[in-house]
Amino acid sequence: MSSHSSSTPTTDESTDRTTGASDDAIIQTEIDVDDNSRSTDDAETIVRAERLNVYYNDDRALDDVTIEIPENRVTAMIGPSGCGKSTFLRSINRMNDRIPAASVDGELYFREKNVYDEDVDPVALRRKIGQVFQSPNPFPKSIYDNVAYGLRVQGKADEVDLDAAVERALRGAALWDEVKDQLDESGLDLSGGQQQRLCIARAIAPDPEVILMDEPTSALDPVAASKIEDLIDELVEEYTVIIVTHNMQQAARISDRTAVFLTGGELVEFDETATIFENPADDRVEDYITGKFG
Ligand SMILES: Nc1ncnc2c1ncn2[C@@H]1O[C@H](COP(=O)(O)OP(=O)(O)OP(=O)(O)O)[C@@H](O)[C@H]1O
Repeated sequence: MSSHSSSTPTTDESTDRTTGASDDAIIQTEIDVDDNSRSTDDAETIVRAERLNVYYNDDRALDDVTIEIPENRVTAMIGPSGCGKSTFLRSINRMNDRIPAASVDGELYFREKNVYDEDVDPVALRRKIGQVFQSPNPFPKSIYDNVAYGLRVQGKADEVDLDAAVERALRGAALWDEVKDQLDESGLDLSGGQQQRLCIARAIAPDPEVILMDEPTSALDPVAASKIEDLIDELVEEYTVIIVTHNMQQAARISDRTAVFLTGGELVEFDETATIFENPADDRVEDYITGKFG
């Protein structure tokens, strides 16, 4: 994937080779914005929040968030720790339902259906909106059974050719060639990066429309992380990817749109990724991406 540099200054503590100085005013590290990012102008909206608030007991974690997330694109959520990124992600497939202290008001639409309507089954919703977590978490089962799991619990194992479905998902997660001769071995025996791709295979096997990823590479070494980034670029041909990341370089490399949340759960700016990193409208976003806080 080619890229160009936006010369965004950061607080990186690198040292000026000519002067030996370490000065943010002089030193500029670069955030590379992906040149091949897809335009979002003509994309349909697949997930839309309308004045969404999420509380944990009396504490507000998301503050009136309104956003339209485009289909078949990568949308990144960035912002300082505790600003509500994971809370937002969990509100999309109602994983917050599992947290007793959490309550929601406002609206969250998946393809024009409010997922908080009474007639929505959260389990069925999560088949359409899969999730990949920060630490790879395969089941203590074989590679094959990890991938087949979702189809079996849906009762679809008899309807589909399970072998073909497992192969398709493993190919989709760029793991097939590495594991095709060891499908009966434990998923836990794979490397961390392979385990994360196995979790992606498990997430895509039931054929979701959206894949939520919460810092999917932060527990991985750089090579394994880079493979996941390449994979995300392929997944978005078929799926919508919404990714929370602490890594601004990563957001700039892989996403088409970026949402910047700030403390208090406010969505401060949401735009094409190049605009966010090269020409943000909000001064607080500029301060955040240039490392003045967060
Ligand atoms: N299960 C919970 N119970 C109570 N409060 C919570 C819970 N989960 C999150 N919070 C609070 O909600 C706010 C938003 O948290 P959240 O994890 O969504 O932020 P984040 O931006 O994803 O943070 P990080 O980048 O550190 O993962 C924080 O103040 C956090 O302490």
